[in-house]
Amino acid sequence: MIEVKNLTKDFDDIKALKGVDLSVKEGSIYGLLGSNGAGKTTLLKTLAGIYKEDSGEVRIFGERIFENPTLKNRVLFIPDNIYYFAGYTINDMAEFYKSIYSTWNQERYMALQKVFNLDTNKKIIKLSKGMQRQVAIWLCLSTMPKVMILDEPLDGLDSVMRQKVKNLLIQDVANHQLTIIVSSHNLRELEDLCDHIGILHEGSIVLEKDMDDMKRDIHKIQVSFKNPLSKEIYDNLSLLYKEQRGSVYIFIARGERKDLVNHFTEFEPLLLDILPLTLEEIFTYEMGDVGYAIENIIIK
Ligand SMILES: Nc1ncnc2c1ncn2[C@@H]1O[C@H](COP(=O)(O)OP(=O)(O)OP(=O)(O)O)[C@@H](O)[C@H]1O
Repeated sequence: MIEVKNLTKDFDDIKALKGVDLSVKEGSIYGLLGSNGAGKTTLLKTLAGIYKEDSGEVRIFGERIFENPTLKNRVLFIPDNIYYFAGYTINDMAEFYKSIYSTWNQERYMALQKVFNLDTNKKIIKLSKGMQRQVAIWLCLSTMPKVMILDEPLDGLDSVMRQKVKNLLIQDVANHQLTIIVSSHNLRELEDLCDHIGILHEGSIVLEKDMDDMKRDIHKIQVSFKNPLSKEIYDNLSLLYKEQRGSVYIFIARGERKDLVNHFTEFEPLLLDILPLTLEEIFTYEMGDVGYAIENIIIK
């Protein structure tokens, strides 16, 4: 659906994207995480057809997006700095969108007013930053997009509005096969929204995961044995981390719970406890595994 192959983008001597590969399925939500300067905005603007790639390829529904107005009618981008015309009210902006987007849905625009609860005759630039962001999401959803590309969309929204916006997005994914790619600095923010998460670091995707697989396939094991630890315990075990606290060993290992239970039971443990990891723990261990730290994208 969205296919990115070996994408590069330079700004003079800055290599903002260094061969990004990415694939997003129709009707799914892909979360793009990365610290400041990782290349998220550059990637999103290239996906939205605002920047032209230097090399590689971006295809949405099999087509190139750059200079493709028909495709851009269905692929909506909300930037982190939203621009509105001076003096325009929400209703004026809605009229403008109506004139541009052939799929504009007036009924939906009216229905969503109940969610956003903003005065449609107010000048947008006089609204707060968070309110302006709400207007952008409201207008965007009213165009019935097939794809939404969102640069830090929840920034500046209060917690009630964040949840409302997440719910609206998830509903459109479920009911209209909407596909979303959304960036954030904050893993927790994306945790309950995305099906897939990719981490962009210095212009490359360094880790990409399906959320369900991730939660299913990695566990923390607390185990103790009567006898000294046998070396065979490591055989066929995909270990990310190990630690000893007194007589208790703590392992972080890949694998399904039942396979791990079978594996450790063979060594007749005195104690065996197998727990799922939080997403934050998974990313910390996985990123350690590939040699990067992710402090900046986990807000403690
Ligand atoms: N228009 C531009 N001209 C020159 N350099 C740019 C431009 N846009 C981005 N860059 C550089 O490209 C790199 C990636 O920037 P980008 O804005 O894509 O990162 P980001 O992950 O979105 O960061 P942030 O989280 O801080 O918004 C940075 O080194 C930045 O300085």
